[in-house]
Amino acid sequence: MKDNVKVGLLGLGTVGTGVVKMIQDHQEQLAHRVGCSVDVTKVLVKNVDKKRDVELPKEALTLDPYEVINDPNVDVIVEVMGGIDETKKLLLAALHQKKHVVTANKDLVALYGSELLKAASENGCDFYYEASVAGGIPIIRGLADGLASDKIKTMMGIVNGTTNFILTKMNKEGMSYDVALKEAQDLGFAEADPTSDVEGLDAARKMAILARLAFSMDIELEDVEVSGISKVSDSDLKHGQTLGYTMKLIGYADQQNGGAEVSVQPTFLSNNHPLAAVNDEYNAVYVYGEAVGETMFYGPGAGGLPTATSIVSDLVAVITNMRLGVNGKSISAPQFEKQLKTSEEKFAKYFIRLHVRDEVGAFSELTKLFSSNGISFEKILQLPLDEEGVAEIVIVTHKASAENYTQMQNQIKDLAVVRSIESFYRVEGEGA
Ligand SMILES: NC(=O)C1=CN([C@@H]2O[C@H](COP(=O)(O)OP(=O)(O)OC[C@H]3O[C@@H](n4cnc5c(N)ncnc54)[C@H](OP(=O)(O)O)[C@@H]3O)[C@@H](O)[C@H]2O)C=CC1
Ligand SMILES: N[C@@H](CC=O)C(=O)O
Ligand code: NA
Repeated sequence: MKDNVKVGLLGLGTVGTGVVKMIQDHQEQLAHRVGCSVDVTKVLVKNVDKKRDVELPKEALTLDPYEVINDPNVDVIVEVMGGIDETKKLLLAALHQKKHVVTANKDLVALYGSELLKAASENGCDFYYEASVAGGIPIIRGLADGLASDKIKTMMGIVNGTTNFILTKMNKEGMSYDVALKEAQDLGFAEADPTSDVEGLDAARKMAILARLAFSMDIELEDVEVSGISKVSDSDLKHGQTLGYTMKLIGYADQQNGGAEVSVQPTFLSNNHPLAAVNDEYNAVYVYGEAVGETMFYGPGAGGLPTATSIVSDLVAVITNMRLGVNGKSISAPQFEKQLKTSEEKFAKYFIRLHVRDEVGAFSELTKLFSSNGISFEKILQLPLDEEGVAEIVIVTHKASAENYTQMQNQIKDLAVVRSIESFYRVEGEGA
C-alpha cells in the first residue's frame, strides 16, 4: 500500500475549496483513519489567476482536464466542477485509466449514474457520490449501509435547500418569493441558474438517485413527476396555516407490492410531521423501512464545508478499499426490474382552493362532482371574498387515487359555479 494517496480535483469553487481545506486541516485525522497521507496535487480550474481561499502551489492549477486525469501519480479524481456531457466523458476516461471517482454532481449521477457505476465496476474502481444528495447528510451511506438489511417502503425528502429557504422565509417572515430567492442566491445555496431549484428539477434528480438505491430498481429521472414552488402564493400558505399545515417542496418515493412511484411537488405537511420543522436551507430525509419503522436524516444540504465533509468521507472509503484491495467490489446492479405504479395504485390526500359563485346549490354541485369520482371531503373552509357574489372554498380530501383525482381535476373547471381554480396541492403527514 502507498504511503501517500494523490487526489486530482476537477473544480475549485465553493465545494472544491471546502475539500482542499478539509484535506489540509484534517491531515492527522485522515492519516490515522486511512494509514497514509493524502494530498491534492492537481486541480482543474477555468481561471488560474483567480484569487483563491486556499493555498495551493501555482503549478498545481491547470486549465486542461487531461493534465489531471492522465497524471499517472493521481489515484483518485474528485469531481466538483458540475456539468453533464463533457464531465461524463472526463469521468469515464478517468475510470478507464483505473482512477477512482468521487463526485458531488447530482445532475450527472441522476442521468448517468448506472452507466458510470458499471464502468467503475468493470475497471475495478470505486465511484462514490454521497455529496450529490443532501450535501452533508450521510443519506446515501445511510441507505446503502445503515439500512441495507431492510426493505424501504417510503421516503419523503426536503432535498433542496434553496426552496426550503424560500418557503421558510415566506411562511415565517412574510418575505416575498423574489426577495427570498435573491437572498438564497446571495448565500450561495442556489444553482447558477436557480430555475432547476425552484421548478423542482434539482430535487427530482436527488430523488431519482435515492429511489434507485432504496428500491434497487433502475429509476430514471424521467420517471419522477415534477412540479416546483414558483406558483405558490401567500394565500395558499395562509390557508395551509389555518388548517395546521406547513408547505414544503417534498420529494416523495414509495414502493408497494413491487411498484414504485417518485415525485417532487409542493406539499402541505401536517405540522405534527417531523419534516414540517425542517427550516431554512436545511435538508432532511424521512425514511420508513418495513422492519426499522420511522427514521429521519437531518442536516445541511448545501454549502462548501458540509458538502466537502461527504466528499472527504467518500475519499476515506476509497482509500480504505485500496488498502483492503476491494475497490469496485461493492457495486452491484439493481436487484429488481423497474415497475412503476399505475395511477390507480397511487393514493394521496389533496388540498384544493377554488373561487365559486356564492349562490344556493353551489356547494352541492361540488359535493356531487367529488362523490361521483369517489373522493370524500375531510376538511372544508368557506371564506368571503372582496369581490361581490364570489366565495373562496378550500377543501382537503380524504385519500383518493391519482386516477380519480385527475378525473375530478379535469371536470371541476367545467362546473358552472366554479369561477377559478386557484391551487391544488398534495397533503402528507397525517392519517387516511
Ligand atoms: N454548492 C453547494 O452547496 C453544492 C454543490 N453541489 C455540486 O457540486 C458541484 C460544484 O458546485 P460548486 O462548488 O457550488 O460550483 P462553483 O461554481 O462554485 O465551482 C465550480 C468550479 O469548477 C471550475 N470549473 C467549472 N467548469 C469548468 C470547466 N469547464 N473547466 C475548468 N474548470 C471548470 C470553476 O473554475 P473557476 O474557479 O476558475 O471559475 C470552479 O472552480 C456541482 O455539481 C454542484 O451541483 C452539490 C451539493 C452542494
Ligand atoms: N442548489 C442546491 C445545492 C445543493 O445541492 C440546493 O439548494 O439544495
Ligand atoms: Na449526502
